[in-house]
Amino acid sequence: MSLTEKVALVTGGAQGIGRAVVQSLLQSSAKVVVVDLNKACGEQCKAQLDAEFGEGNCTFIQCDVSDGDALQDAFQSTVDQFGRLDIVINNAGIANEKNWEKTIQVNLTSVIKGTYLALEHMSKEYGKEGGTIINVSSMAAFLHSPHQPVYTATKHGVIGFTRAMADASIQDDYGVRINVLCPAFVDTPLLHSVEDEENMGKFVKYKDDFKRSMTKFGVLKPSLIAEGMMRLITDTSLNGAVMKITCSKGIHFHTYEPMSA
Ligand SMILES: NC(=O)C1=CN([C@@H]2O[C@H](COP(=O)(O)OP(=O)(O)OC[C@H]3O[C@@H](n4cnc5c(N)ncnc54)[C@H](O)[C@@H]3O)[C@@H](O)[C@H]2O)C=CC1
Ligand SMILES: CCCCCC(=O)/C=C/C=C\C/C=C\C/C=C\CCCC(=O)O
Repeated sequence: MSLTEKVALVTGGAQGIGRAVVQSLLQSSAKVVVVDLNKACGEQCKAQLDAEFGEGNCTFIQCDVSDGDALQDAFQSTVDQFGRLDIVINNAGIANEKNWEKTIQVNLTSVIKGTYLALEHMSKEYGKEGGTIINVSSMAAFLHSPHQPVYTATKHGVIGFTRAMADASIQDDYGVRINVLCPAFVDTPLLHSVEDEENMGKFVKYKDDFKRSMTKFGVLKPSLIAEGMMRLITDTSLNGAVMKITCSKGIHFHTYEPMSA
């Protein structure tokens, strides 16, 4: 499906899962704004994407998503440059159990803020044309472990918030589909942070258990996560869906009892 004329904003798009999603969006002819904290990585990413897809299709904005004003400016710059916004991927995330307040800010508060900003620029409530939002959670929300309690809490929160907002979108006719994606382990730099006491704090003692878990369940490629993401973006029947991606079952959906959490 072509996304020609569509404009996407991807947080944490400079590397890992976000980077793979940006690549897929550009392959589908969307314009993409990469919002990321890491300036060097973001500039390198943009240079590579310009070389592959031509200049003018991709922009990099350095921004800490946990800085609400900076995130608001990034959304405004996107619309100023490309004239519209259609797709928002709230993907930026960290796994820092030592600075757990920061983990809540980046993984949950910024996803909420990013969703509200997306609605300001896309919802019919604000006189806009509609669009789609995908918030990135994790299989950690379903299979909690003692290795990352606050990370797990944020990923539970992302699912609850997204499902509630998806219902609100239907009830108040925002014209915006809001879905959530939950990958199992993916081969990105984030996985290596499990080795580091600066990230994991006292939970670093579980690093070998964590690695055994990766061996047991397998590690996915970022390209498969991008494939799932493109399905959430293009399948207009999906709203409030919770997509899971695992090695054993591939891309599939979590099902809930009616009215259940
Ligand atoms: N890698 C994995 O095994 C899994 C990752 N996830 C989730 O997928 C998302 C992406 O993770 P990965 O690509 O694996 O991580 P990554 O560490 O490879 O990439 C994350 C990107 O987010 C950026 N970022 C971090 N903090 C930021 C901030 N405050 N403001 C703006 N940008 C920021 C980083 O600079 C980086 O470019 C995260 O939400 C993560 O929790 C979910 C399940 C599994
Ligand atoms: C440094 C921490 C990085 C955390 C990244 C993350 O979110 C990983 C979470 C992955 C899953 C949670 C733990 C184990 C379960 C993994 C897969 C289960 C798949 C079950 C199956 O059907 O095969």
